[in-house]
Amino acid sequence: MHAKNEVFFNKTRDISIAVLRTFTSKRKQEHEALLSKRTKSAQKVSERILLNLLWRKALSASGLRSLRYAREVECIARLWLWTMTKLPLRRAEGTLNSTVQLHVQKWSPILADARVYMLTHPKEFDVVDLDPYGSPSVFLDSAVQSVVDGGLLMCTATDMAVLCGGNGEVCYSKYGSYPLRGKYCHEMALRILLASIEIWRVCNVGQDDPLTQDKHSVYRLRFVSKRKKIMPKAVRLLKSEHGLFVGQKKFRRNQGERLSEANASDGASPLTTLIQISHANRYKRYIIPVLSVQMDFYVRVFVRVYTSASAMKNTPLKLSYVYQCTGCDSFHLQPLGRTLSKNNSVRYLPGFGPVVPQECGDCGKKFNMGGPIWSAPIHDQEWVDSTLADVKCMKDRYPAYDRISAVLTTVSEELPDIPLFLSLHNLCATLKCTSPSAVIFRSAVINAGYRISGTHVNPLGLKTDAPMNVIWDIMRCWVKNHPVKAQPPDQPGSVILAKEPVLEANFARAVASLSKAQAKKVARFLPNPERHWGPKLRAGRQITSKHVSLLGPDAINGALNHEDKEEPKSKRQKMEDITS
Ligand SMILES: C[S@@+](CC[C@H](N)C(=O)[O-])C[C@H]1O[C@@H](n2cnc3c(N)ncnc32)[C@H](O)[C@@H]1O
Ligand SMILES: [Zn+2]
Repeated sequence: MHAKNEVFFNKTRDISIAVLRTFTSKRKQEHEALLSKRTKSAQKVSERILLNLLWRKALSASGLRSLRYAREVECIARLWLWTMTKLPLRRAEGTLNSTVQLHVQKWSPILADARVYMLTHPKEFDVVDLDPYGSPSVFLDSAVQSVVDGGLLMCTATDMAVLCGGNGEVCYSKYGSYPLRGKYCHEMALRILLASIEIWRVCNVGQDDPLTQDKHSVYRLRFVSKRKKIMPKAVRLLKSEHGLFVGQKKFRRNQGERLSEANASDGASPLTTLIQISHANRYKRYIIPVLSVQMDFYVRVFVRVYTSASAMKNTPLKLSYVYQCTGCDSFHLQPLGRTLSKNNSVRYLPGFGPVVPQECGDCGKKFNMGGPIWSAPIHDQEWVDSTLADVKCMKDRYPAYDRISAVLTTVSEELPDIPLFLSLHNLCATLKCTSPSAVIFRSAVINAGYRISGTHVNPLGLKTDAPMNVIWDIMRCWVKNHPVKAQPPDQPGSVILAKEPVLEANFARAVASLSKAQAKKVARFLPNPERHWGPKLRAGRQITSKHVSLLGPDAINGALNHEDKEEPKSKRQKMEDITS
């Protein structure tokens, strides 16, 4: 497969198949529960509508992944495959003409911009799967709106350098959040992505975006207004938020041109305006994450999307800024909002702050501030359990069974209400001490009356509800029995150790200090499935000797030999390659 660089078969996609299976069975149960609530006469009418909804599974993806959905997930009625390159389409056509058996009743490969289609089809898809190269940020706005109530949005981000703090300002421009470079950065990446989906920022459509140069987008706008009647809201929004005046009648008759005129003075593209219009439409929507995983070289989230004006008010309660000490491993969360309950009524207020002083109470250094991140649970434990149970039942159908069952097992054991995690190695590096074993450290935390768990993101990470002063007291007690060499007094470790512990740590082995998976000796972290594991070249791009570190010498030799044997390409073929 590597020889012509046509396909990158990533077995860990099994997890998407598993979640999609859970979704279809849950959705069925939910519809059945809804139906059973109705009276018998009403039931007949609604049954038709709801069942129609249920089986009108739609889906947006591309290439190999969509082929797997079509072949492996039962009860998908219709599946759209969106792509901007011809290769997945050729592959899809090949499959449609072959004898491969598909579950899906209708499979439509489409060479067009998925954003325009999603924006013009609000609340229409049961499932949307976004798997772009790099960042999904420009798709989020349209994707969130195109999902039906209770539908599933699956989204991958492979721009880990951006999400993990390599370029904080780029992350802010794409996701509206500042990353921090802690050991927990991969979990923070997941939480930044979730926060970005929840807040649904207006996408940044840059000048180099093909759509900004697309003269047809103006006409698409007109098409939107006719089909979806979003006019009054659009006009209100343009007036109130952008100070643009658009006469409603003229606007209705000639929306596209009016918008582009208005935009000319505003400096925005027609698509930006289209997104702004939808920005007004989309309020009242919120997400519930069912599974959020960091695997290999990407993060992937699975969220359900709902509409509710009252639930929307809870959004600030689910978001927090993060204060990360520049001297020691301490971090603290600053929630954006809080509630006040009084006489059966709830008031929504801004969060109290700051939660930290100017200088770290543990080591005296300053804090960096990151976020906002999604600080509510990132998985639905019941979903995770049923997906894991389902995977175990159909072991044979998952080529990456070992891998995904290990990830799901570790996820199922994470403390659901604790954002981010500590690194025992980092704590010890700050104090320059030897490390207690994870079991001993876990025991001390449990014996002090707190909870602790691992994390699927990092084999050495520990999630706990113990405050930082308790953690440092445990470490101070550890150092009393395992002394360290004297360090300069201004070092963060020296400042921390200069204080006497308030708590007397008890390192006696606690019963719950081993995770269930560890106790049962179930593997939780597996090595990479193959050598040279990592993001590959874009499909169709020519493999050359400079890609050796990415693909390995065997693949390179295979590709180069293959090339030697290939017939020279015709002018037309070359042109096709360029345009695709
Ligand atoms: C990482 S690949 C997807 C791989 C796919 N999930 C698979 O299993 O083969 C990204 C795909 O997104 C497509 N794409 C990028 N921008 C797009 C857009 N605006 N609309 C539709 N497809 C787009 C690209 O053409 C490419 O086929
Ligand atoms: Zn500190």
